[in-house]
Amino acid sequence: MKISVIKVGGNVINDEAALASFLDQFSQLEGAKVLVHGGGKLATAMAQRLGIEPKMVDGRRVTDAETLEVVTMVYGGLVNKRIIAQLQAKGCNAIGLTGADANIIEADKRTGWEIDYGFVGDVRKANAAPIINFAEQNITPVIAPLTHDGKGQLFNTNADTMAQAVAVALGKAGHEVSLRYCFEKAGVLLDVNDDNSLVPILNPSKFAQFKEEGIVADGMLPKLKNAFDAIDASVSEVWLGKVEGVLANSPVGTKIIGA
Ligand SMILES: Nc1ncnc2c1ncn2[C@@H]1O[C@H](COP(=O)(O)OP(=O)(O)O)[C@@H](O)[C@H]1O
Ligand SMILES: CC(=O)N[C@@H](CCC(=O)OP(=O)(O)O)C(=O)O
Repeated sequence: MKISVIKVGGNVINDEAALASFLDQFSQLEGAKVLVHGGGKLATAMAQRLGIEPKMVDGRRVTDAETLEVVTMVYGGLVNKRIIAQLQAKGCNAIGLTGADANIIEADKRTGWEIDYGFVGDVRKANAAPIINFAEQNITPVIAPLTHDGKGQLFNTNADTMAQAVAVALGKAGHEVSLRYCFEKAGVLLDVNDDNSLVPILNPSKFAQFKEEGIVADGMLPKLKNAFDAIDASVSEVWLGKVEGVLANSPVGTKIIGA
């Protein structure tokens, strides 16, 4: 089947009006769809309220036992269930899941880096079947960025990577997948503060050049790595940009082109 995998990140989730508008457009999107959400900003705010100092290294949250409790509550609970309630109100029948539910994403503890990331999981395997089963019943899966190791351990996992892994698994299972990353900018920008400096098409050599020149940085680096991994695997199209752009029938934003 044709299926859209949509990722929405922390900046949109943290802004009530932006989230409502996103969910409006998401609920109107035609065809089968999956939502993968982040919520990093809210987890940071909640950790600080609890007196836990957040620590990010290369765009990933160092997740000790206490932080794992926070992210489990924030991603798997608060953010996921708020989204579900709003989607139900908009007539979109959705089910809230984490990567552990229905065994959608199995992960291994992130190792081999200079630091110990704690309870952070790197995706080992994503399973398309449960997603397709829900889609066939007209139920939209909404997936929070938590995974499990198959031995009872939950992990915190980057949401952009989860969206990529879900999209690739669906593509490998023979489905036609459109992956779209929604965030607060128009797409990849030449000047991060100027939405008019949009790069409409990005290929691997331009990406390498932009990295060298420091044009892309921070969260955009892992986001683009995931975008290229998806297009190089089995995903039909990958877009990045603002909600109203990338969720349009003819998407507007940055289109990713494979090697
Ligand atoms: N060239 C660029 N174009 C657009 N955004 C960029 C660029 N370089 C860095 N960024 C930053 O990347 C951020 C998006 O990544 P991230 O914060 O991980 O998104 P998300 O909201 O999905 O979690 C943007 O908010 C922006 O600050
Ligand atoms: C391991 C790791 O870093 N996990 C992320 C998961 C949330 C996420 O990716 O949220 P955004 O899409 O809003 O950034 C984190 O805790 O920040």
